Amino acid sequence: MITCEGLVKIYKSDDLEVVALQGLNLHVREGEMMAIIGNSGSGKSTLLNILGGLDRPSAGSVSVGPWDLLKITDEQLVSYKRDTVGFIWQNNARNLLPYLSALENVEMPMMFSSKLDRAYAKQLLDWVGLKDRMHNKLHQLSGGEQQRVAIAISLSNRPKMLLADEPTGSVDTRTSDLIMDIFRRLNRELGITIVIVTHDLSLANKVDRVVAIRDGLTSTEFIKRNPNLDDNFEPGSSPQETVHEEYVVVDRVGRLQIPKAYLTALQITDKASMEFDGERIIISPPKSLEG
Ligand SMILES: Nc1ncnc2c1ncn2[C@@H]1O[C@H](COP(=O)(O)OP(=O)(O)OP(=O)(O)O)[C@@H](O)[C@H]1O
Repeated sequence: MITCEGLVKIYKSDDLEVVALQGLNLHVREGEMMAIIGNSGSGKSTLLNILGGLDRPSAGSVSVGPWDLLKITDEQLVSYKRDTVGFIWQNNARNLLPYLSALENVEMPMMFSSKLDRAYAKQLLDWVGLKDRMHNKLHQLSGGEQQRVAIAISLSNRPKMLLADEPTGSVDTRTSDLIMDIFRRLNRELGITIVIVTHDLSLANKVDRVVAIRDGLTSTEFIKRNPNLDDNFEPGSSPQETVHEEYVVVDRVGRLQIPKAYLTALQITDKASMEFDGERIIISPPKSLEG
């Protein structure tokens, strides 16, 4: 569904240039529910804004389904945003209208695109667990409930892909769990591809795959493995917890990122020795620095 190869985004302001993405690679399968994790400033929101058609990439390639987001015209971008993507922000509720009901808020974007469908708007609010509150004015709902209204709105155009930037950033753990459960249901039942950007590692258990971004590049991946599905798991024995296996991302030309902590521990600065023993690749400080 999503393919980014060597994606670059440079922000230019006056005489300053910030390279927010510096050749990022990412592949997301259709129907996948995954998270992008990274420290502040690593480029997560930049990536999400490009995928959502809110920002233009500088170079590289990026496509979502049939759309090439580097070559897309402004006119096509409007229909891409309307038909393909749903967007959820941390403080989405700020964009909602407090004196309209939850239902009217969901219907509003439908009216803008001349596709008002009250039955579907009600169904969406039912999906996010707000069936009994749909006629309440927005200001009568809690922050977590308002965030669920925002999720319903993001689905009003029946998107194929949902992009969520820190969707659980300003809610408590219970509401966060509830929101992640809603995402999982939407993913399973409607087959929507979901990409969540967060710095909250605890969300990792709720998605199939986590990709870590460091300095504008994908660095490592955590893939969920259910030990209960392993060949040697005996039915009847107590179920084990889901675990994530961590992999370092190797790009098409063989580059990988070595964590800063490892480099510091080994005092590797600008070069390292690399040996291949037939099974493993061993990276160590340059021989002349040892001893
Ligand atoms: N509009 C902009 N103009 C200039 N620089 C920008 C702009 N937007 C982002 N940046 C810079 O690009 C880099 C990546 O920012 P980005 O917002 O994508 O990071 P992030 O991982 O989402 O961080 P956070 O978790 O704090 O939101 C940062 O150095 C940021 O200062």
